[in-house]
Amino acid sequence: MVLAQLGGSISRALQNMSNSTVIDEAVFHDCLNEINRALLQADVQFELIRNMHANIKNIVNLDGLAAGHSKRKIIQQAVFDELCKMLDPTTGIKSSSFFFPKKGKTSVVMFVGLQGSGKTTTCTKYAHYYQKKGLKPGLVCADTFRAGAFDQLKQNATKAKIPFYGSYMESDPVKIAVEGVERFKEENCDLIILDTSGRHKQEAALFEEMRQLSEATKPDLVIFVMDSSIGQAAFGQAQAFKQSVAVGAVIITKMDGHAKGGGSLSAVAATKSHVIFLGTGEHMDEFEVFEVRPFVRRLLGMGDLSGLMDRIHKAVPVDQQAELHQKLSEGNFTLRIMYDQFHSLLKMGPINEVFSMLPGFSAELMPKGREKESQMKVKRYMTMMDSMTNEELDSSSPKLMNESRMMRIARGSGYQVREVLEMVEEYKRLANIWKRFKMPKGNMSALSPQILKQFGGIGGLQTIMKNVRRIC
Ligand SMILES: Nc1nc2c(ncn2[C@@H]2O[C@H](COP(=O)(O)OP(=O)(O)OP(=O)(O)O)[C@@H](O)[C@H]2O)c(=O)[nH]1
Repeated sequence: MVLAQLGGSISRALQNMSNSTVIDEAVFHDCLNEINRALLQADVQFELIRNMHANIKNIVNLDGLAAGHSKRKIIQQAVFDELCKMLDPTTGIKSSSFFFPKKGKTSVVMFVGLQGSGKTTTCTKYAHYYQKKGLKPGLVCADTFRAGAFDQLKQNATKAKIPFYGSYMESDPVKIAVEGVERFKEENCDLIILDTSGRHKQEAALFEEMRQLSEATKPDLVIFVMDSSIGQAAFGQAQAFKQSVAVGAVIITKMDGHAKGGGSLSAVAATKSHVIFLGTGEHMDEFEVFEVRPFVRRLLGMGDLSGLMDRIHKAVPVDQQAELHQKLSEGNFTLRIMYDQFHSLLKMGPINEVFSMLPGFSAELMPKGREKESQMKVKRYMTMMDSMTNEELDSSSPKLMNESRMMRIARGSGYQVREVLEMVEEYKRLANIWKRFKMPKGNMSALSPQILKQFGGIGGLQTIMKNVRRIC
């Protein structure tokens, strides 16, 4: 993920401060300077960094702190809050005042942005997201500027089974937009999405066209789509769009890329609007709801346990959770449990994203480009386990896995004996770890404080995950 390096640098700065025996003005000053440098390197606008620095200094008054106050915690909290504020200029405004499409009420949402920012792709992702929530969307292509935009949107819409409106012949985007909105209103669509041409801030005529489109269709929401790799130029561009149309929300795309990303995230301040989604790939489902606090927690390696729990609950069926818990409470970590765990892990989504939700892990620790390799390894182990007998899968005695059994598994799965041996060694290592952490009986509200304590707190959990990470 972009920004992983930024998150890593900020958490290191905070960690270095925490490691000092005394936190005085000099240590605090060094920590803030380190954070400033990290933000600058990530392309965050200088003025925003200066404001953030001043705000943190105002909040943290080391001299005025009574004895007993934890200076570390106060500084960490101030950095966290200011990062959230920087990434969400609407912090403090009630979310109930934001626009959300609703079922049974027709809304028009217009997408604007620079050429190639990912508008067309994002329109379909947005429509698909709400379609899954039970709304009836309709897509209108009001991009008459780029040849191919019509076909691209039509193709995406057809794939997602979303009604589509556009024209090869008509060159007036305002006419197409008005007709499309009318058509979908007649068809009782809940969410009418307008895709517009990409434009650059220097293109006055295209900006005028965008204003006319907005006036003619009166959208309930204008979404500004921004490419995360745009860097420092993002601020000026975002400002130009905000001055021309009433931008109400932002979607940042290509967060899966290698760009620094700080420029686009901080440019959100120029729109005075909040980020609602992140695009994390070219495919329809590579689209995440953006929530600033969990995002910053993940960025700083503080974890996002609620997000992780959501994924676990989605991936492991509720009826299987109780059985798994029962087995773990008896200290029986079998190969079948390992198989089921791998199966759930693969269903949870990209491994690096799952790790970034764990406290102490930042996306930086799972380097980009290794996820596929990790996933392949897990799949390889699962294929080998598919060639095992029930007796082998359900035994918690590693001694059962003798040479002749391993040779049979290798033949059956098409892998080498040494690869089967590697998988069995991995199992033994995991079984040893799990033996140390017998789960309490009763309700399996995973990672409750009680369970966390059994893991040896956050530190213990990190050790386990580090070991799991070695497999991945
Ligand atoms: N990796 C990645 N690629 C994306 C993402 N969103 C869009 N793209 C790709 O970015 C390229 C441009 O996307 P489009 O949707 O055509 O962009 P556009 O803003 O509609 O382009 P114009 O119509 O020319 O303004 C395409 O190749 C998309 O597949 C994303 O989140 N991640």
